[in-house]
Amino acid sequence: MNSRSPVFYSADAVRRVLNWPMVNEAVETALKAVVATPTIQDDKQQAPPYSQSHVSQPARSVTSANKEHSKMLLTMPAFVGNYRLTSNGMGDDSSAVSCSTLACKVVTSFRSNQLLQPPLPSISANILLFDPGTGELNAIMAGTDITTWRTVSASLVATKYLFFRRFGPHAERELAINVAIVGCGVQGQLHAAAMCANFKVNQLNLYNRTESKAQQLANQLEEQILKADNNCNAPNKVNIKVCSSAREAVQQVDVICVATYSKEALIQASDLRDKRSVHINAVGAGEVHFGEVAADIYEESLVYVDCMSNAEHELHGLPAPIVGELGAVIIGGSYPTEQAVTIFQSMGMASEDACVAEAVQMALASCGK
Ligand SMILES: NC(=O)C1=CN([C@@H]2O[C@H](COP(=O)(O)OP(=O)(O)OC[C@H]3O[C@@H](n4cnc5c(N)ncnc54)[C@H](O)[C@@H]3O)[C@@H](O)[C@H]2O)C=CC1
Ligand SMILES: O=C(O)C1=NCCCC1
Repeated sequence: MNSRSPVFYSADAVRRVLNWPMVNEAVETALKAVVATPTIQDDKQQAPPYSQSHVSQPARSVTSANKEHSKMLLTMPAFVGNYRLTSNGMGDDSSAVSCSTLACKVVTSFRSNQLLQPPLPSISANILLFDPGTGELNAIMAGTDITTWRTVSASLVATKYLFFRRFGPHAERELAINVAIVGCGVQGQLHAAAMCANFKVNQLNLYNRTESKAQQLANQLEEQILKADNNCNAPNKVNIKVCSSAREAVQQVDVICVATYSKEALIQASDLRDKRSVHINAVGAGEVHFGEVAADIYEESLVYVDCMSNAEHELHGLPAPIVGELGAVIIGGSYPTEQAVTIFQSMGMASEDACVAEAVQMALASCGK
């Protein structure tokens, strides 16, 4: 019998400690850890530190709660063994702690929740954290915000390595970009704010099926930017535009984030700018993960995924071959060419949830909560 009751970490507690350096570090760690440890001529002397970690991440189970598969319960288990996190998310070795995490996220995706009065979020999650030594349940952590933050963070990491790094080793700090957000729901809203918080964004185009939602997001972002301006810590001036079509939003941009439930393609190759050099974070997951982006874009793109073994289960019929895992690009440094169209096909990984939940637990422990 379990000797003590599991701790419960509420959504408020989690929200208090979430920040981009911490989440980005945990997500980048998970993306690297899932990359199979290289075995080729296993030269122990040259083995990089990431090869010490170990991930077990079986395909998630999906339980439909209606015939249309629009109400789903997913279980997402993962073990991430022997990886390192720093206390401030800055990657400095002096504060790095060695971690092993055994976790299972239980998450529902009920897209009709948006139609309720008042609406509820479509995605709702909790993360179970187990003692990796005894298997006992140690904690239950509210996981809805972690799901949003770690998904957005995966898009940030993908943008850094698949887009910026084609232009040089510090391009993510130096180069200003134009960004389009297609779908201004929970994911789209945080993608918009995070792109502006983590990169130099000149132009931010917003498109949503119901235009008022895009307008509402524009107003919120303007307010945040104004506040940052008044506090003299504004990153840079962002020009925000609400667009009346996805085509208008994506036409002249460098980076596109698409996060809807659409089964039909929302963007086509003819919508992209002539001078290519475009990166797309394809986040939405209806019945088909890749429905939001037209086949003619996939056909001219280099497609990267978070996890190859999950892709084998979930990306049947993808209209292009997969080049590889994002983690392998981070580790190996083989970035796309400047003019490439790249797609990060984000499925979402249990190991990201596990590493972020561990980082959140560390942060809460360090501030005595
Ligand atoms: N890749 C990943 O790791 C994750 C992916 N997701 C996926 O991201 C997508 C968005 O999730 P949330 O922002 O939480 O949902 P949400 O319900 O908050 O927002 C969805 C947005 O998409 C728009 N939309 C829905 N159907 C559409 C259609 N047919 N055509 C055009 N626009 C449409 C709605 O207007 C809404 O603004 C979902 O597909 C969800 O499954 C969610 C979590 C993690
Ligand atoms: O990775 C996740 O978490 C989810 N992905 C697809 C939709 C539900 C949640």
